Amino acid sequence: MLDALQNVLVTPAEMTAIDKAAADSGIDSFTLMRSAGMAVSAAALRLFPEALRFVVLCGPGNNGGDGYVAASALADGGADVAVFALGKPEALKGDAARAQRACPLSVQPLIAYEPQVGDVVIDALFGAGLARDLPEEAYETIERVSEGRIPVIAVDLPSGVDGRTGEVRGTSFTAAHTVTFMARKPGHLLMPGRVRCGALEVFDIGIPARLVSERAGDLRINTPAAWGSHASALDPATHKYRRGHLGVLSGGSLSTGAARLSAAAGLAAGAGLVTLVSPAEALAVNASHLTAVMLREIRDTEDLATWLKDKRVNAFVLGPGFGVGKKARDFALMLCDRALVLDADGMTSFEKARAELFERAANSGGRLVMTPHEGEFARLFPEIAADAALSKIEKAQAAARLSHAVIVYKGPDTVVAAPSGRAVVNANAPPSLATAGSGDVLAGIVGAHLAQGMPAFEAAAAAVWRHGEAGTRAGRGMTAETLIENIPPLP
Ligand SMILES: NC(=O)C1=CN([C@@H]2O[C@H](COP(=O)(O)OP(=O)(O)OC[C@H]3O[C@@H](n4cnc5c(N)ncnc54)[C@H](OP(=O)(O)O)[C@@H]3O)[C@@H](O)[C@H]2O)[C@@H](O)CC1
Ligand SMILES: Nc1ncnc2c1ncn2[C@@H]1O[C@H](COP(=O)(O)OP(=O)(O)O)[C@@H](O)[C@H]1O
Ligand SMILES: [K+]
Repeated sequence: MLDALQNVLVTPAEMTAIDKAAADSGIDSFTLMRSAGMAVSAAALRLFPEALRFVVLCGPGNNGGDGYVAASALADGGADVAVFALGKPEALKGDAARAQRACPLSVQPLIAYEPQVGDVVIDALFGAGLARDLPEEAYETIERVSEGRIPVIAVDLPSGVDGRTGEVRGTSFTAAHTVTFMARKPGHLLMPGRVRCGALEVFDIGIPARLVSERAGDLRINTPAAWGSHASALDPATHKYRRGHLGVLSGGSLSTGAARLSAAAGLAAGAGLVTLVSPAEALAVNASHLTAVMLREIRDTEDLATWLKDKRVNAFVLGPGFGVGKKARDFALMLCDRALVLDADGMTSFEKARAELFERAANSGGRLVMTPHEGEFARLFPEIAADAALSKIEKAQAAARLSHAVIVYKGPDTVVAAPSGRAVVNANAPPSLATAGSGDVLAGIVGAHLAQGMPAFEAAAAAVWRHGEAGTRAGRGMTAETLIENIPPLP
């Protein structure tokens, strides 16, 4: 794969524009299709040398065209190959028709395919052009292939997976391996598409990288390339105040653990100082559990205003275990003009009062990051959550635009979006992160980055990445505590 395109995510619509630009620049589209099909046949031989028969399932568009090229190449190489088609081969158009005419193999109707032990399926039914739920015929075939446990190599995308959203349009193959072309598509990273792809290979079919990157939008895979330039190395002459002072707001005496997890994570992630802000009744329990994290009693907005005279306290985490209500809203609105991570109860407190928060975010000049999981997202952005036409990326982007905040829409496929529309999709998080307190740790890491002076989008994206790395390092038996111990240094 081209290094220049390693982190780029291209939507199917952008891919169509790239295709057209390639044709306009004089690149022969059939050459691209040949290259794509040859890459698929090479992957099939490399991955399944023991296959007794390659079964190529070809659809009505160019994805099917790639399939005919692959089938021809496999047959040329001496493999046993059978081709089954959805729709009439005579109805194919353009490059796909040409690929089918050049294929020496007979074509049988899709429904005639009966899986046999030793088969390897090459799925070239639908790729980027899937426009609606799969037709009935494809359903039956997919079911038979799954029941027969026949390994599948998908061309571009497993048929049924929507390349824009990662949603499954009715049903889909679950591939062992997917070969896509030039760059990843959102459907390769977003759930459930990601797990349907199996191992993903990105093959360079020869479209110049410049043509791809010029037409790709502001969407990337979350790697250090997206934010590394804002993660500066430690200055040997630094001192703790220069590394930022993070304040984390604790809940009452029976719900202090979540904020302590955020505070400990903030310190481990590099904030110079972290102060846990506690109501009077929780001071003793907090004090008994803290060492490097400092403790301060703050009862009300007056106390908070007094503390805020110290301008060195430059970032805050509010929400984990804090409690839902007016106190959370009052505190959050006071902290918005510095840098604030609003998590959990902090967000839920604004369920019926979001306009005030969003207006403050738009006008305060501070940095606001909100970190909703799916339930919290639906509470704060019900109309966006309910819009079935939007992908998770588009939902996060819409929420960021509406709230004037950076949105970290959490899950296995966490999306970080800025009000400008810039977005990254995260891909390094292990499922073992689904453990109590893991979100509190994430909020603390974001807070540390904000305290260090990172812009909100980069602070959030870098935190999500470090959180994922920490999860991998902590291993399957992790708890939120061991997750904190495994936060890696900023790269
Ligand atoms: N990008 C590149 O540079 C290159 C791309 N290449 C390849 O091209 C692929 C994209 O090709 P594509 O645009 O022809 O789309 P594809 O997925 O074959 O499906 C379209 C056909 O399916 C039909 N159809 C759609 N949904 C349907 C449904 N639910 N049920 C039934 N029918 C449905 C639709 O009909 P329509 O909706 O118009 O009625 C149309 O006939 C891409 O994935 C890659 O493999 C390579 O060749 C190398 C260069
Ligand atoms: N299946 C999964 N794979 C990878 N990461 C996950 C998965 N499920 C949850 N996570 C991550 O774990 C964290 C859980 O946060 P959250 O839902 O707020 O939990 P809690 O409130 O218990 O801390 C989020 O960062 C989320 O992205
Ligand atoms: K496919």
